[in-house]
Amino acid sequence: MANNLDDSQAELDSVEAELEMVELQISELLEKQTKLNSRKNKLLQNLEGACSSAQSSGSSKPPKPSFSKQDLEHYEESDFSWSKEVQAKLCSVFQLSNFRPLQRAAINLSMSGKDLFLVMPTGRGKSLCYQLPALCSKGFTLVIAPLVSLMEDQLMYLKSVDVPAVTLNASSTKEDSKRVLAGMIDKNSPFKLLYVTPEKIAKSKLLMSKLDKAYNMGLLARIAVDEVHCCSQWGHDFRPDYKLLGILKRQFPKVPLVGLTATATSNVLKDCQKILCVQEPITLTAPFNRPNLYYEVRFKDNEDCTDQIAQLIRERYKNQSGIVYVFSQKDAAAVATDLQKKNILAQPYHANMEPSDKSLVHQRWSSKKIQVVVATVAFGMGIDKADVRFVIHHTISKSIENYYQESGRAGRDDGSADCIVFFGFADIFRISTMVVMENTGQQKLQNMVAYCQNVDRCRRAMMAIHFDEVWNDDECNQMCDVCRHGNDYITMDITKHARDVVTIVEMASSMDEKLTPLKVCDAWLGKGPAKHRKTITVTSLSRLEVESVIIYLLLHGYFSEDFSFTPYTTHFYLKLGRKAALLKNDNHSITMKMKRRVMSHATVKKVSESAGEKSSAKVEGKRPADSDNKKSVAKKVKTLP
Ligand SMILES: Nc1ncnc2c1ncn2[C@H]1C[C@H](O)[C@@H](COP(=O)(O)OP(=O)(O)OP(=O)(O)O)O1
Repeated sequence: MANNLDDSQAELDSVEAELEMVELQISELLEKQTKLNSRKNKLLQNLEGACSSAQSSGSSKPPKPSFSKQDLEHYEESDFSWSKEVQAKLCSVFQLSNFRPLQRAAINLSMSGKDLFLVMPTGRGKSLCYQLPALCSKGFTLVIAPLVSLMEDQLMYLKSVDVPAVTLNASSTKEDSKRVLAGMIDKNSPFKLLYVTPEKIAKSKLLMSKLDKAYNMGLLARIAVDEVHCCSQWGHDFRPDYKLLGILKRQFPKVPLVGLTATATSNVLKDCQKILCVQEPITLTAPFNRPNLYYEVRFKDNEDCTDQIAQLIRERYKNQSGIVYVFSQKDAAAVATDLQKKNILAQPYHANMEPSDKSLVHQRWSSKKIQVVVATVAFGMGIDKADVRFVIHHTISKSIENYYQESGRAGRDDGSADCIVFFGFADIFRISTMVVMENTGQQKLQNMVAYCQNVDRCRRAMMAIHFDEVWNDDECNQMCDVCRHGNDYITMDITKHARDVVTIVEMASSMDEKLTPLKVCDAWLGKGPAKHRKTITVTSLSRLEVESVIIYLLLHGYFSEDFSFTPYTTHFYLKLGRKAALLKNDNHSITMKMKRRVMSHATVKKVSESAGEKSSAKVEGKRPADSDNKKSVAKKVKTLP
């Protein structure tokens, strides 16, 4: 019996050892795959660039000039043959008196038969840009929308303003489908808008054949692709069925297409253009800036920030509507319960709820019966409540695009509203393991983390860089925490700290031990099992400082992520990054800017003493570009008490 047990134990040890090896190999292979994919994409981009320049130089046609400022001015005018009708219907049907920026140009371009990509911040009125042309054109407009709930919201709204619109989706009854299909080829056009999901286009031959007939009868007026970024796997919300929408332009080349999105970088749009087979679309990009939104990041100083959120809601947003975004369905339920216990009318919302429960929460929130929806990202598209005064992120978003869109649910009525993120150390790694299989998931998350960790650049500037926009920080108008509390940071030399913490990871790795970021923190702070190891230099930094330094080192390549996969979960470990070896060099130094409120009193004192002695010359010498900037690092250091 004893022998049997020994044998089993020995075999278990050996299987575990082998499994560990396999996991290591898998993570190495995944790392290799990521590198190869990024190399492949670079090569593809080079090839594509070479091909298109060869094509344009070989073609006899002169290249078309891009859409100029004068062109835009032309399309902003109101003397087109349809202008009177458009203006009249804006007032009589939609009950609006004026266009918002770019709406008129988008409508005129679309009415002129041009293909168009419209990038406009969430809540600025993209829908009007295809709904109004639909009303002023013969036949009907085909609208592709990603979610049935989103279509239903639109249909409800259109019904309320007496615009005939229908949908064809998986839950349409046979009679409804029959009526809609017949209406598509009815010269009297019983409806002006037909909403379908991309799946319907991909799967329904009957629909395609009716579209074909309508096209030949001149009744297919326009195609609108809502949330067009879903076409591209580089976008933040890729839907495989969007990939098949290229068939529309191939089958109906003369029908103008308008693609609408709130968030798409130029690369994503290029990808969408290719996927949708649109030859030369005009892209109209409304300024990404929402001047009425105040952006703020707060550090989570312990795992749960619900108390702080409750306090904010009670004190700052009494009787005002808002959203609290959370990471998981479990968090949605837990945070909603916590808020309820603190007498806040909050309810959870997530993808796993019954559709009827979801729409009940939505309705109760819209009619102000509840104050707060505690939601996962499932609460997003189609949410059109005008007076949302706060969007609080209990956990950071997985990318800046996601954050921009989620926070953009605030202040649609142009009244001021707050967008606050609670930035927690452990959350980074929870999200990182969740996006591990996404194409550019880690990079996008790192950008979001950099947005949160940032203490010296206007938050809008960080977003502008992301969306390839030109941005002047003064335009922020102190509507972000960085611009408002400009001198709230200190520049700190962290070279020694970096060496100490890198040594901890290095030592662990030499003993074949993997450390999660939390274990690294504990070890460095002299806590946990590591406290018995005399070889570790325990830090005098506070926990928040320790976390900030580790994040900095991760963002700057001194550490990198080391994923380990089990059938049930993915673990995140820290390993040495490509720049870790630089720390062996005595001359290598690292400085980081840290929020003063994050720093412990001892550190502030230490930094300010040394700042007085030497730092201004050093920093000014290193950052000439900042020297005449009123927010320069040197000035910050000099202003210390
Ligand atoms: N010209 C206008 N003047 C005043 N309000 C307008 C105007 N155009 C649209 N709106 C209102 C109608 C809606 O309540 C709100 C948002 O419009 P909507 O078309 O749903 O935004 P959107 O499509 O850009 O947002 P999302 O990205 O969330 O889909 O703005």
